[in-house]
Amino acid sequence: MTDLLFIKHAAQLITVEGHSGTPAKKQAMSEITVIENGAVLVQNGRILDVGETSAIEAKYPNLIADAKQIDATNKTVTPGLIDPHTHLVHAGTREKEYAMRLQGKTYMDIMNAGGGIHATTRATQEASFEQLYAESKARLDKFLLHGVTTVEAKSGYGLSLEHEIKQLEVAKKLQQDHYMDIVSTFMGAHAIPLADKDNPEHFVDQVINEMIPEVSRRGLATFNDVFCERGVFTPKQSRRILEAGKEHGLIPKIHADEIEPYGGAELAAEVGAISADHLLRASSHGIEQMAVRDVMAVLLPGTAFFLMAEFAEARKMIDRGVAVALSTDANPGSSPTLSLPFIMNLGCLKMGMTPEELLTATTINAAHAIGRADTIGSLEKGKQADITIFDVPNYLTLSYQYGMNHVDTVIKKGVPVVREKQLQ
Ligand SMILES: N=CN[C@@H](CCC(=O)O)C(=O)O
Ligand SMILES: [Zn+2]
Repeated sequence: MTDLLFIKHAAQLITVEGHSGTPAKKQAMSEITVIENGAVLVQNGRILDVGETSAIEAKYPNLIADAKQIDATNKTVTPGLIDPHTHLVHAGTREKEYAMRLQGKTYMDIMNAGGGIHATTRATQEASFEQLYAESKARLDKFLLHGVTTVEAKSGYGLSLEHEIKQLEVAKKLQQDHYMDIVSTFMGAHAIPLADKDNPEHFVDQVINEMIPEVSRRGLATFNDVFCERGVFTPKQSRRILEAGKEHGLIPKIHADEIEPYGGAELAAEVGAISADHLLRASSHGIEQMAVRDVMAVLLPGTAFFLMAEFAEARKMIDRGVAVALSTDANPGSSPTLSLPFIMNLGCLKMGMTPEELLTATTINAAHAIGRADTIGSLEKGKQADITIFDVPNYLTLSYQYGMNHVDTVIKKGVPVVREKQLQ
C-alpha cells in the first residue's frame, strides 16, 4: 500500500532546485525557483513530482485521488529548513551570565573565570543520560515547530571521553526516536578543561589519542570540530586535532575567527574543512582561501546579535565566491535560540543578504554543509519529502514580518508532523 500526500495550490512553492551537486555560490545563491500555484506529490516519503498544481493533477489523476491532501492556498512552501550548526545536547541555561554581559563583562572574561562553556560542562557532566535526553528532545520539538527538519548536533560539553560519548549517545538515541534527522559532530576540542589549564597539550593529546579513535570506532560522529580561538585552541593545536580526525574518517569543521582574527579561515582551507563557522573576524586572505578551496561559510548571526558583536561579512564572502549557509548556533551561552527563521531575519537586516540568498543558505547550502545535499535541501524528484509550509503568501514576507513564527505545517519524510503550529 503506497503512502501518498498531495500539497496543492501553494501561492509560492520554492524548490531551490539545481544545486544538489555543488553548493550555490555568488549569483546562483539567488536562483531559488518560484512556482506559483505550486504542488508537490509525495509517495512513500519521497518526492514523486513538483510543478504547477494543474500540471501535476493532469499527470497523476489516479494517485492524487488516493492521496491525503493539504491545501496550501495563500501559503508558501519550501524545503524543510536545515540547521547545520547546533550545540543541541547540553544541560541547563546561563541567563545569569547574560545579565553579567549586560553589565559589561565579555564572553571570554566569563569563560576565563571558569564560567561560560565550563559552566555548561559541569552541568552536562552531572546530568544523567535521561536528563540530557529530555532537555535535548524538548529543543528538537521547538526546532521542528520553527520549520527545521534536520539539525547538526555537536558534543563538546563533556570534555572527557565518558561524557563526550554520553552526549553523542543522546544524539544517537534522539535520531532513532524523534522525527528530526540529526547529524553528529564530535567537538571534544570545545574548551581546555579547567584541570588542564596549565598543560593544554595534555588535553590535546587526550582528544587525539583517546577520544577521536573511540568516537570513530563507535561510529558516533561524521564530523570533527574545534574551537580555534585565542585562549582556547591555537591554530597549531587545531590543525593537529583536525588532521587526527581525518585519519579516523571524521570530516573537519572549525569554529573560526569568532572573537578575533586568528587564522581560522586559512586553517579551514588548509585542512580541507567542509565548513568554517562563525567568521565574524575572518581576514580577507582567509575568505579568499576559503573560496579557492571550496570551504563553506556557516554564518551564525544570532551569535553576533546576542554577543553584541560585529556581524560576519556575508556580502563580501558571497561576492568573492564563498558558498554561505546560515545556522542558529543554538547553545546556552552565545546564542540561546531555536528559531532559524529569526536567524534568517538577521541575515537580511544585519548581514545584507537577500531574501533569496537566505532561503538557499538555510536549505541546499545548509545540506551541503553537513554532507546531505544528495537527499535533502531542495524539492526535487527523488529527494526525501522534508517540507515546510509557511502561513505567508510569498517568501518575501518571511523576512519582512520578522521575529515571528510563520510555520503552519512541517512534513518529515512525507508525514505531517506539525500541523497548524501543533506537534502531531
Ligand atoms: N564558540 C564556541 N562555542 C559556542 C558557544 C558555546 C557556549 O558558550 O556554551 C559557539 O559556537 O558560539
Ligand atoms: Zn558553535
